[in-house]
Amino acid sequence: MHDGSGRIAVHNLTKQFGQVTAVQNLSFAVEPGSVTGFLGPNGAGKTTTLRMLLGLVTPTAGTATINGMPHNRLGSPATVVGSVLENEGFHPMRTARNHLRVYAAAIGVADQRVDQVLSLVGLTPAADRNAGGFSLGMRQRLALATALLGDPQVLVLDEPANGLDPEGIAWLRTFLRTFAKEGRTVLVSSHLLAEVEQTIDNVVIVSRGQTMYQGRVDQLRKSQQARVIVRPSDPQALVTALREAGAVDVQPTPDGELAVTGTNAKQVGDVALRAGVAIYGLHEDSADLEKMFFQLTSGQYAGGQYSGGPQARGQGQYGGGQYGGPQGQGGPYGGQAAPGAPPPQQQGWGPPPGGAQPPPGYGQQPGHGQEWGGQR
Ligand SMILES: Nc1ncnc2c1ncn2[C@@H]1O[C@H](COP(=O)(O)OP(=O)(O)OP(=O)(O)O)[C@@H](O)[C@H]1O
Repeated sequence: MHDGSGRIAVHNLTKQFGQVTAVQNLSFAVEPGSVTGFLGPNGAGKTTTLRMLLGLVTPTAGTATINGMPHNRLGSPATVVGSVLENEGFHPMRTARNHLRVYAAAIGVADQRVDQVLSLVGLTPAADRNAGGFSLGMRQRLALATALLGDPQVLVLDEPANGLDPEGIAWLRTFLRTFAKEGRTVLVSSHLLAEVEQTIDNVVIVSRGQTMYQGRVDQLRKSQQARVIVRPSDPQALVTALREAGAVDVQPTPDGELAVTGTNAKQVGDVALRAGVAIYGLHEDSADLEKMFFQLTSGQYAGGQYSGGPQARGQGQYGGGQYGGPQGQGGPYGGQAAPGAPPPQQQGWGPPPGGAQPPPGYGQQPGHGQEWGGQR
């Protein structure tokens, strides 16, 4: 059956296209049994990385392996890894079934597997229709069915949610989670965190060809506790008063305000009043994951004011700095951050936010004749 674990390992991977550095010294690992999002804005180097992993582009330096081996050394690649890259082409006059039969023959898979994969992706009702008339959602399913022909241990999907309607995205989410629960590996790229947030367990965030964060999504989410932003007359006095009141995470913002995590505006206002510190502005800032993603990838922090090795590697931009306070443990977000990542947000006072909600259950496929949307 499958050799090895289905583990993906990318180590110091670099790709130079002439003057363009598409991928720069990228390292991350993807474990079996999980869905990992590979996230970054357009041009971050995602597709190039996936193409190197799939043996379609030769790295300038570094390695990208599955089961410890580069793609060209996998004995029977279709049984190890299936992939859906962008712009998969189908012969428009060929039926879905015939398309799959051609690919099945190419990799030495019996025709009965064709019916299995059609069923797995919910395309059985459309099996004898020409692919040229398929909606985008149906084409995505056909591409996925093709990737599944070899019953692979690993699935690599480049922007699979592109153009899918909400129903198609929900279906894909369930499918990928089911696949991963079987102990297989899923790596799925996207430039939109919101599109895959509910699907993925782990995330690798890249920007400008470099890893900005890798770790669990729920850790990233935990780091996103609501904050109170306060503009006091005397920041140091208020920091002291807040710490005496139990706040452990008080940080100055670039705008000269204080960000107090894990509390609410009333608590901060009351502390300030007791300390005799005037407040010129006070609001609650419910930072969300999308905002964090934007910060990690916007370039504002890469090489900018928050760049730099040891601080960004987990000791915190402000930890032990201007206002003291406890140091965060490990990476800023509980995962691993690379140089250039924004400052850490340490555990605040008050209850931590809830963990990630498990996605809905297994294998809901569209019924016969049911349309799954997507754009033609
Ligand atoms: N064959 C190529 N020749 C020259 N430059 C390339 C080539 N392929 C990619 N690039 C460049 O490498 C950089 C990374 O591109 P890549 O497609 O890997 O990014 P991406 O994160 O997948 O972006 P998108 O989401 O837009 O597909 C871009 O600047 C791109 O223009």
